[in-house]
Amino acid sequence: MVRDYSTFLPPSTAMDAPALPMLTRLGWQSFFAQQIDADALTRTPPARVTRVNRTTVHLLGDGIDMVLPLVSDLAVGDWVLLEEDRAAVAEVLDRKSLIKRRAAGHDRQVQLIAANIDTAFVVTSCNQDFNVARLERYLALAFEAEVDPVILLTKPDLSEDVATFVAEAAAISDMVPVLAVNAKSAEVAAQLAGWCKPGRTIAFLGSSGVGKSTLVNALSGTLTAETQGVRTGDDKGRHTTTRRELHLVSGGFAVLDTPGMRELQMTDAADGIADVFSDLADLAGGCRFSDCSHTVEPGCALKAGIAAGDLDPARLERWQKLVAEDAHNSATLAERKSRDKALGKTIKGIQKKSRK
Ligand SMILES: Nc1nc2c(ncn2[C@@H]2O[C@H](COP(=O)(O)OP(=O)(O)OP(=O)(O)O)[C@@H](O)[C@H]2O)c(=O)[nH]1
Ligand SMILES: [Zn+2]
Repeated sequence: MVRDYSTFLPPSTAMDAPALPMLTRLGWQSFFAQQIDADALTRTPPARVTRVNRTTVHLLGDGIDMVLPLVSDLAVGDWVLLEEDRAAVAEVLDRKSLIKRRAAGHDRQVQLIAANIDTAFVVTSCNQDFNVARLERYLALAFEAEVDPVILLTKPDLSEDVATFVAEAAAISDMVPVLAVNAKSAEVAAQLAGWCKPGRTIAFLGSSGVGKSTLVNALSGTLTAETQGVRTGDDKGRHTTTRRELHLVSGGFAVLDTPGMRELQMTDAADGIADVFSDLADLAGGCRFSDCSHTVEPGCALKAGIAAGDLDPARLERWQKLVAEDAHNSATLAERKSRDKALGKTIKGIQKKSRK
């Protein structure tokens, strides 16, 4: 089924929004404003993290454009209150949303991808990049983060089979709009206008080469020097995004471009996974045993669904794989936290003893 979401969308917002207050352009919303009173607002002005480097953060606010040393646990998109002399971060405001993943590599720490995103455009292309399992991961990540996901299928102009890609993507979740968009076309800004309103923050997530930066540029109107600055040639001579950065675009909203993520491990995402597979979770409520593993038990509603041809066994498998991965990563994370705590106590104990 190819859904037409255009009826959901208000008419296109003009690309050049009338002069908007800087804080609005940066994505300042009542959710943040209500966390501080007017006095504190002038004393400790708010600023948004537009870039996180290894040791510094870039902050923008009303009359504020500065680089400060990185304090731990800040994510691009965070809103902070600055000290009166503006030399340091006084407070990080509560986040409306937070996208995170389990980092690749040996350490496998939780990596903060972006804070306070309203809409996450999950981008894939109408080609071999398209992968239902990966889309499900991205959607679970977005749902867990409390961000509204929208699937964008780029490069429809290069595919003979756009309707099939759209139908497969639309079958993943009833809660997620799916659009085929030619990122290089003039129409794309109008197609996304319903989500790109002044004061909002959108992000593009997806593999390398699917068109995220092309979409950012399409929404920006013109390619800014800064946008070009985040792109460097990789070994294949292509251009590729190398860091996360929040851009203010002329439409009055903020756009986050992210580098392609090769690995997307789940952690602490049980609710997000349940949202993506809510139909299966509902069905499982009909299993005879409440702790049914949907493998060998009698009276399993999911196995009955597969037998009746109502349920794709591959989808059940993908659900179980994600749930298992999430449980494994979340448990080891919890274990590590308690281990670190215990180690901290031991070290403190040793320090106390040696001071005696
Ligand atoms: N024909 C066509 N080409 C597209 C479309 N979207 C992107 N491209 C092209 O695909 C290539 C990769 O696009 P990028 O925007 O750099 O992809 P990206 O997702 O930002 O990639 P990374 O920066 O590596 O993460 C570029 O040559 C784009 O011009 C589309 O809808 N149609
Ligand atoms: Zn079952």
